Amino acid sequence: MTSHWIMPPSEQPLREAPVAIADRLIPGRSGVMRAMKRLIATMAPDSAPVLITGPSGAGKELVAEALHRLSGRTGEFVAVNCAAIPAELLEGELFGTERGAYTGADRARAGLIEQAEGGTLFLDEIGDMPASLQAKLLRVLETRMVRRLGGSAPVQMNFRLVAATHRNLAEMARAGSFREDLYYRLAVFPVEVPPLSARLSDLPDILEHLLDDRAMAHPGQPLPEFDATALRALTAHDWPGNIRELKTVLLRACLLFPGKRVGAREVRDNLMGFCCPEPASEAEQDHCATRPEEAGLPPIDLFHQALGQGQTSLDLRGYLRDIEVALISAALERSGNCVSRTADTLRLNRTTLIEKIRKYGIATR
Ligand SMILES: Nc1ncnc2c1ncn2[C@@H]1O[C@H](COP(=O)(O)OP(=O)(O)OP(=O)(O)O)[C@@H](O)[C@H]1O
Repeated sequence: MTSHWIMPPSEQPLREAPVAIADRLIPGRSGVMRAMKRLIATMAPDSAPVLITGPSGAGKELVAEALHRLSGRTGEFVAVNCAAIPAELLEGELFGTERGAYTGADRARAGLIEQAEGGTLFLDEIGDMPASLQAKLLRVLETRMVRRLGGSAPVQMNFRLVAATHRNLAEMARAGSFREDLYYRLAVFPVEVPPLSARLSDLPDILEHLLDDRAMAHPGQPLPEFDATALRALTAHDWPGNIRELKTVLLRACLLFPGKRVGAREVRDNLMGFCCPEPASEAEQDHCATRPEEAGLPPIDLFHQALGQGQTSLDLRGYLRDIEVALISAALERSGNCVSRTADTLRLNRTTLIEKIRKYGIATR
């Protein structure tokens, strides 16, 4: 886990409408996401703090970055993960240190707050910030002044604070495990990023966006192609790890099925319940097609007929065996009973075909 990172300032003034920019940065057209994007486009130019909540992996950091880009601020976006920096070091990292502040501090160092001057300071996992620092942060928000550790002169600062947490900060404030006054100071503009399970209609857009990212990062590498059955299988999952989990599944698909079609079966067998696929023949791949006709099967009406002739159940294995026998017989007839050509037609090994002919007692003369 990275403890902090800095995004250079954007030199470009905003030319597009803010909501259109938010749409481009954060994929998803569901009602909840559209409302959220309108909210962030409206509040972006202000300097009041924003508190982003939502489950882990739902995209809180992406929202924070979008807020920064939409803010028109010319400073940097400085992201700090409060949970990833040991409590005793976090203060020095945020506030900076003067020379001689502690043994070994042989030079002055600007803190991350100073680096966010004119830009945005993103404090991720703010619920994990130690209580002593919460008090100092509140003071900074109220006075806009920052004093380095070991320093005497506070410096006036102009940065926008965006904080995020997967915890219930309101509950923590009520229970006394997070400063209530800081909570109210942060929650001027609360933004809730919904879990992926609450916006499954966004999944195709998000998937496309992630595939575009992958294509840009790995030019020339073939991508998997998700068919409609795959999308249905993906939307049937409840995604407890949210978009981070979806990214992992996508990465598996890129590695296991480059340039190949991915259907519901691959999603279930290889991507979700992870297991490496058997090398699949083209014929097997086709079984994942959306409609039977697309897979070269008889029209769906025939299957309805098979199921609807007054019977309450169907012996699927027996039915499939009958189809197999009928297809082998037809292919043999078309090839003039030439086993090798029939094997080619059915994309089977010659010996596999001979075994089937023997097993089912199919006449070859
Ligand atoms: N709408 C989206 N479309 C495409 N990718 C997204 C979207 N939202 C998030 N992501 C990607 O999913 C991953 C997780 O998102 P992010 O780090 O923003 O989640 P988070 O809520 O901040 O998680 P945590 O609470 O664990 O820090 C990131 O790689 C991010 O780029």
